[in-house]
Amino acid sequence: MLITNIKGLVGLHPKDKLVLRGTELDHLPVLENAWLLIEGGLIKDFGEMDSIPSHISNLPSQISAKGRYVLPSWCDSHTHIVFAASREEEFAMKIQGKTYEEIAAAGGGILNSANKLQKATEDELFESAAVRLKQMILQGTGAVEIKSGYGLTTQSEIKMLRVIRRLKDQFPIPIKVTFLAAHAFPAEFKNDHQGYIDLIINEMLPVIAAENLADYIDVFCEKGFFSVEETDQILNAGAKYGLKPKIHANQLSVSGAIEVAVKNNAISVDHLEESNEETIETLRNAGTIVTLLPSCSFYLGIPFADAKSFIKANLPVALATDFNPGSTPSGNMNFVVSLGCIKMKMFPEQAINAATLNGAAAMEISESYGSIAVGKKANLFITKPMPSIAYLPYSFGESQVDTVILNGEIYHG
Ligand SMILES: N=CN[C@@H](CCC(=O)O)C(=O)O
Ligand SMILES: [Zn+2]
Repeated sequence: MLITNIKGLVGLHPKDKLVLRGTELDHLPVLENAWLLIEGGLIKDFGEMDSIPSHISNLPSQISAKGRYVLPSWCDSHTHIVFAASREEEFAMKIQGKTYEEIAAAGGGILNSANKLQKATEDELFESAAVRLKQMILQGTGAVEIKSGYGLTTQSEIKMLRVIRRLKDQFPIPIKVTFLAAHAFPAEFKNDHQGYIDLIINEMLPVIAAENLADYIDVFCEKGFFSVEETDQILNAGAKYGLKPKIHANQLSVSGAIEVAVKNNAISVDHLEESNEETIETLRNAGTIVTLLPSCSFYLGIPFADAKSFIKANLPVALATDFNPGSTPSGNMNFVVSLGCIKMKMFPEQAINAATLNGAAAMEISESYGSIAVGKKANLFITKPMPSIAYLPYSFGESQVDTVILNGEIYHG
């Protein structure tokens, strides 16, 4: 496949650039008036139209992208897209002013989703998650991480992970899997935290390892959920099976989650709506990626993470959706990128880098995804005609994604 007359070929980072820290995020390399050649699902070559070699310009299978940009697919490194039912009954409670914690305490929240998921079949869960994933791909997402965490029993956590495995087998994009049984304490363990942690460690983890069902381990380390000590215990146990941590940290309070995550060599710390100087100091010399989820802040009405301070401190910032039925019922990365700019004051270049190469880095796939470089996977999208690249986040709420290409082939859904 040859794409010609591209107004701007975006995200041309060198192939060995695997993550962007601090001011590196400011630079989004773009080649104007370009062509791009794809072969065998990989990016084969690119260049300027003015100097396109004749043996390439004569190739039969061509798409003209006149007036349009080509970007690497969004890499959404934090989602919970396997769930049994939406939770719009909590929507009115939110509008009345109830907080996330109050809704959870009233029987809503994660336990509400767990109740519903426990009753759903694997097929039902697969069907509904597949519809969500297809929609996300059509909005430009070309790599995704998916968490368990609405099972909260051995049987249902494994059921969720098997659903994710089926998605992995049937969709043409890379999917990373995160085990999140430590999402909330089931009601029957409300006063026996260690009992549930023992279940995770002694019963769930061995099955997950034996069936190779997960890449990462996650804990919702937060007041009212899992304490720092409980998190440490679970991460240690996960490490014995080779599961690296990706942590829900500092969503509702500064909790010590960052410190325990860094201590356990977390790949990423996610959320950070609440942070302080210490948070930044702890992260400064760690390799941990800071994954921010602005559509969660938007939906819950909680503070937006301080992206600018993280970037100023030379940290690698990624953007992801957090698609889930409770705090973020949306998997639209275009909206995330807009919010990154509008609410977190990231420049379009920073937000696009954070949603592509750094998202890929937060899933440890940035050697093959997240930028346009010879030899990388041809997962990308062609925009509608746009006056500039900044128009993409500027025109919030409207998808500029026109044609999705995965492994070098047009994806129709
Ligand atoms: N905070 C924990 N987990 C999800 C919300 C889960 C839910 O409310 O169902 C999040 O990332 O926001
Ligand atoms: Zn989440």
